[in-house]
Amino acid sequence: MKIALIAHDKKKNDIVQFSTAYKSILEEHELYATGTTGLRITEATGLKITRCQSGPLGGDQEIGAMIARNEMDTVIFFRDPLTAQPHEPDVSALIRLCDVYAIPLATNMGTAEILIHGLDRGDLKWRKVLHQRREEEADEGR
Ligand SMILES: O=C(CO)COP(=O)(O)O
Repeated sequence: MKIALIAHDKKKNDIVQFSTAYKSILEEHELYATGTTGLRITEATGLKITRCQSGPLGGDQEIGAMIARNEMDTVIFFRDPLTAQPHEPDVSALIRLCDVYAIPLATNMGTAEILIHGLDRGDLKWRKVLHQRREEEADEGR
């Protein structure tokens, strides 16, 4: 599964803590992150992460593009609801795309814990079925 990890500055410590606590689950998956979040998590945990641009420089949009191609399977995005973000439209667009494609999205630690346990237990297997079907369709040239 492809998982996106994103956190606004005041939530960076939380996502590092989360990634440390759930490292054994996260390392089974393909991880993506916005620039600074990815750096912080890798430094703290050693997890291998594909890093996009920093959020304000287009990172949310890069993750959004993966969602629009239905490639991203889940998004963990610790938003800071108390600080204005210069790239708020990008943040809203990312969240909107998760809803368009029915991508599981956790915007805080409480939901993220439920999501990661669900992921570990196989609740997102429907995403694998979807990917397999798309591969079959591509092979058949549809
Ligand atoms: O701003 C962000 C998400 O909107 C996160 O970006 P960074 O991980 O680069 O700080």
